[in-house]
Amino acid sequence: MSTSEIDASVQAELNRLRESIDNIDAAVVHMLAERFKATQQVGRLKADHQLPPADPARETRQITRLRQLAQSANLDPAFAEKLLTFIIAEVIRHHERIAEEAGNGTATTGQV
Ligand SMILES: O=C(O)C(=O)C[C@]1(C(=O)O)C=C[C@@H](O)C=C1
Repeated sequence: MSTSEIDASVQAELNRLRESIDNIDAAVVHMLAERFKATQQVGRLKADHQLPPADPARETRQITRLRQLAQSANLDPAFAEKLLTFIIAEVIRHHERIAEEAGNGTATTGQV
């Protein structure tokens, strides 16, 4: 069935839902941009004070909290954890780059 064959009321419902999805996607982009603005500042703070880019204990707390939030929001906790882990991995890459540019590339966990 081509798009032109879809019943007008179905098409209207699809358009309405897609508008909502587009708004949510825009909000996600803006929220992520704000999060990365904050983490860039954390990266500079850490580089300035020779702190390691990653903080595994903090990540464990974040994952526990996000999984609980996901559960109460009827979102798959495994998906929430995967998403957070993906975002944090990117943040750690940014932190490492900032540390390198500051001339103090450090080990990811700070462990020796
Ligand atoms: O809280 C920090 O120390 C951060 O660097 C931020 C952040 C995050 O993106 O939430 C990133 C890396 C750390 O391993 C933990 C958390």
